[in-house]
Amino acid sequence: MDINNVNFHETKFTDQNGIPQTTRIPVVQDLARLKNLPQRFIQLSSISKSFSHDIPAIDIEKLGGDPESGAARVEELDKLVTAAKEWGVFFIKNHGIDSCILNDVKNVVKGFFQLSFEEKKASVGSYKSVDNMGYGRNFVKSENQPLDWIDRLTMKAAPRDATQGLNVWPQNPPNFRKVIEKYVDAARELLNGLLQALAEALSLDKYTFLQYFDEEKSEINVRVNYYPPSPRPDLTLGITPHSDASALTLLLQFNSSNGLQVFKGSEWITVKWPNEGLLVNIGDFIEIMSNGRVRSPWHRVVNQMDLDRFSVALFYNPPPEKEIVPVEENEGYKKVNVGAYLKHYYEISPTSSKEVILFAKE
Ligand SMILES: O=C(O)CCC(=O)C(=O)O
Ligand SMILES: [Fe+2]
Repeated sequence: MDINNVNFHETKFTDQNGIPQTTRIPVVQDLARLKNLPQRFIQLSSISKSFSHDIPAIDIEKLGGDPESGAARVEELDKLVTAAKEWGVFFIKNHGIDSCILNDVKNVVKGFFQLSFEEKKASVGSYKSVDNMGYGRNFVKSENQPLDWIDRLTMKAAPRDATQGLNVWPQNPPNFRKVIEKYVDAARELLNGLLQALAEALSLDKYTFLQYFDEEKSEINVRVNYYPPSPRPDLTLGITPHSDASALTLLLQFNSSNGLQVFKGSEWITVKWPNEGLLVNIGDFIEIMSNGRVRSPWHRVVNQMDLDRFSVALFYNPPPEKEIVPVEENEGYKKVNVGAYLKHYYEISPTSSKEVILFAKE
């Protein structure tokens, strides 16, 4: 394969003058077979070496309401609040999501990316207007921005009827949707518990965060990220720095453990990912709801030379029509509409610093 016969994603974006544009972005999975890195994927600054670090792991079983577990629960809540404040990300153990479900997720994701480009295109439908969804690319705003070394697939998994009339779930592997929906159901229960625990850990009423969620209308977007091996990991990024436009994000990764980095203090820290670990990432909406008591971390993904990596991110959000009212305190966040915030996020991303959240401050 050479550069002349790689496949392309057609990506629509609105340029600085508000004019709709379409650009063609090479499928990274195809480029990974080439020796040379195309110019469009070179980041402006080279990717410096970073330190790896263990990230705290929270035992979900200990957060349960068992009266016997009094002291152990208090201790775990303490760990949770420290992890949330210091890192904004934490691993979870004893989370109760069956390893069969996680294995099925891995299998359907790999199965999808093993299809040829034509099969993938034929397998996935498309969303009418939302260009951050479907099989393709995120955060494309111009012909000359550096591109991320990634192929991704994004679906709206909740509410269940969100995609009614739009055939956007992959038809292949045939059990893709069923498997992901099962995972999403289990994840929702887990995340609801964590939203309560996190509020308690911050000495807030336990429904402070959960009150905005709704079984029927809350949204869960699923983004499947595939990072093929990069010919120059020192020059490419899998995902450009960002914070997540979610309340909480649940992350599963497989094939290789390195990739995610969190900006802490003044450095990029590589997250040491334990086997089978699930990671929770605080999103912008919790930062706003908590009035800055906890913050959404600035994070990015680096590539590797000989290894590919997959991750599955579940973005858990209140219904778009909800108004979020920050708890009283002094950080100066104001009431914000979830849908308006998301629209702003996708309009201005990518940004070079954490500026989307200023939308909830102005
Ligand atoms: O692949 C990862 O570890 C992180 C992915 C991520 O940050 C995202 O999908 O928002
Ligand atoms: Fe993210």
